[in-house]
Amino acid sequence: MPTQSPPARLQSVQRQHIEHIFQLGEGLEIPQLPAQPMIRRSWLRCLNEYQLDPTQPRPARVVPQQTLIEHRESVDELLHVARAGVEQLYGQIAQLGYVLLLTDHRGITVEFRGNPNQDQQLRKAGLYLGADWDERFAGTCAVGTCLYDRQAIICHRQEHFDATHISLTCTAAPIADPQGNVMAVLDISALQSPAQHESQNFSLSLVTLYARMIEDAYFLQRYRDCLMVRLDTSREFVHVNGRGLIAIEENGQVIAANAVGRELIADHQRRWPPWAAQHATMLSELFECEITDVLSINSATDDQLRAFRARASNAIYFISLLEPRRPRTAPPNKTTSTQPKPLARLGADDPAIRKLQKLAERLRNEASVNVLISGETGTGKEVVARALHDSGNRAKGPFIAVNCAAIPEALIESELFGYEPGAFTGGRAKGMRGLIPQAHGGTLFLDEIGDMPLALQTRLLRVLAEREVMPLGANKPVKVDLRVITATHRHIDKLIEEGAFREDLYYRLNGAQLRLPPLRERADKLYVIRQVFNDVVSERGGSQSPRLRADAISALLAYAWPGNIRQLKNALAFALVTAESDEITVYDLPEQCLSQRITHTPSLTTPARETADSHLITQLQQHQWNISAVARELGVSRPTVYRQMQRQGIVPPNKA
Ligand SMILES: Nc1ncnc2c1ncn2[C@@H]1O[C@H](COP(=O)(O)OP(=O)(O)OP(=O)(O)O)[C@@H](O)[C@H]1O
Repeated sequence: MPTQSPPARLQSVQRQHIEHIFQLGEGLEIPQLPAQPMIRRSWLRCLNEYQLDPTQPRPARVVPQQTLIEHRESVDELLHVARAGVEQLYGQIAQLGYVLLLTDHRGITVEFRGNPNQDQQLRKAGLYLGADWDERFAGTCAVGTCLYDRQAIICHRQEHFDATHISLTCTAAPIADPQGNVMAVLDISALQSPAQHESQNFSLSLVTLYARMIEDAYFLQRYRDCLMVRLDTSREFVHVNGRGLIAIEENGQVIAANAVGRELIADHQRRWPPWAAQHATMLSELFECEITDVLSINSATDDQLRAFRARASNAIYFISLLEPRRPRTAPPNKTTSTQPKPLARLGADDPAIRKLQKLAERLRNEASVNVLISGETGTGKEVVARALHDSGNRAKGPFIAVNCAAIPEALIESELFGYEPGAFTGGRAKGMRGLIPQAHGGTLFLDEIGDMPLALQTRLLRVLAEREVMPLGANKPVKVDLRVITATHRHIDKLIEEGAFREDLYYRLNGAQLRLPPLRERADKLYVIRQVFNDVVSERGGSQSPRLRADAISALLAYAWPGNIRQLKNALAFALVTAESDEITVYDLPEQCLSQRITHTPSLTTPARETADSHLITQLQQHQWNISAVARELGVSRPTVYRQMQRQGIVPPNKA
């Protein structure tokens, strides 16, 4: 460590300052040394690490114009967001003789506000656009030391390392990006100031406050297309100055957080370390909350906030919900991404759907295994059948879907098997190729198989056994190569007991069974809502890109959906037609979606049909017994409504 005397040309106060630096370097303790540990550590860094010579004061360095442009470009987004904050802060400090600097993470001043009348002096002192305040070059200073320690700091007069800076007072605070890395520093400085260090305490509060506001404005801008919660421990301040910001997926998974939010997450992880590095924090892990309670804040509360307890600290936080600016695409289906697309698209993270997808994947090329798909009406049985077809090696062949309940009993035989010219009175002159022969080389999907008349069941059994059909009036059979998929919403075993369904046919059809859960029981309901919404939007076409607001999502999640996905699709189509803007809110949904909410989790043993049964009569009454309207409302076909009425013994008033 050199201990030479400072050159005589330096003023005495500067000489003293340099002396103090050397004294600290030698480990001497004298009262004149700076009290702040951050400053002391920085002085030692300047001497030992950066090898700065305090006896050689350096003039301020201002980078060339081209370099400045490059630095400004690298923080373009931040500069844009910070502009309003910079103006406001400068408006408050200008009268007090302060200037304002915003530097990038390398300490280069990329934004500056100061009094133009002091231009020369300010430039000389380095309080200027393009000035380099990196600690390695400028020595201990507010910006450089703040960048090193990532903490707000006052660097008052003789706390600066370089003797040319010891008349300045500077106060700086870091601005972090959403990952917590310092991306900029906000600084206010003055050429002259009172000697007392405490005179700058207020500057420290002010600059810290504005740095946080700029940081949060940047966060809000970055995550403007995401759902976000804003939180504070004070009810009154949540809306005006909620200090925590957490961007989330619609399922509550945390995407990013501001400084307060990150502290909350860190607190949570200190207590309950994540069990896997990839574990994504959920909002419901941080707070005692259900995601639906958060999503419905705007629609279900008067003051648009709700209180939740933080699990780690037990403190009560008041939370408000910020809606995304633009619609977001459905989250990628992570669990099934390696599956063929038609199967992966069937659902996301629901155990029953995952099981179905896995089994379907094994079956997709096994045409000899007849597949029976079971599930309530509208759960997507035909969609599954088509996905099985599309993902298998028969995808290029035909997919023929037959709704056994929709074809009148008298015609079902001729429709399925076809007929020769003149086979029966009323038939087409040229005869007709039946639906079964049409499916040759592809897949035959028989929906509502439980509704097939007994006599035809026998003929179907023969087709399955012999792989040939005999059209009506023909004298020789036609060979068919088929994959047969059937579907039913009925309990076939009951029909067998009642003698309405052939047991041997059932066993032949049921080579493997795929069970579809009702929508109300699906854990990936949100995925289905988004998927169906996107489908409805693209089916409608048009240039607008409507979006579902969180309150609408919340209502859709809460509804029991007796008509399952078909009913959901109808409700969304209705909302899109009737909504006044391209934002679908809870008020745009059919009224019934708001009335019949799930009040309990239906047990798996509860016959799902019961829910729909009790609902049917109400629907009929509400729609003045208009069957088409009820079918539309419930998302089922008209024959299904008639069948259900028949089964429940419901007779329209004018027929009673
Ligand atoms: N996973 C899904 N994603 C998007 N839309 C779906 C999905 N599953 C079903 N749908 C839609 O829901 C509606 C009903 O589906 P589908 O006809 O396959 O049901 P279903 O169980 O065969 O009905 P039913 O018992 O009345 O024959 C269709 O409009 C379909 O496009």
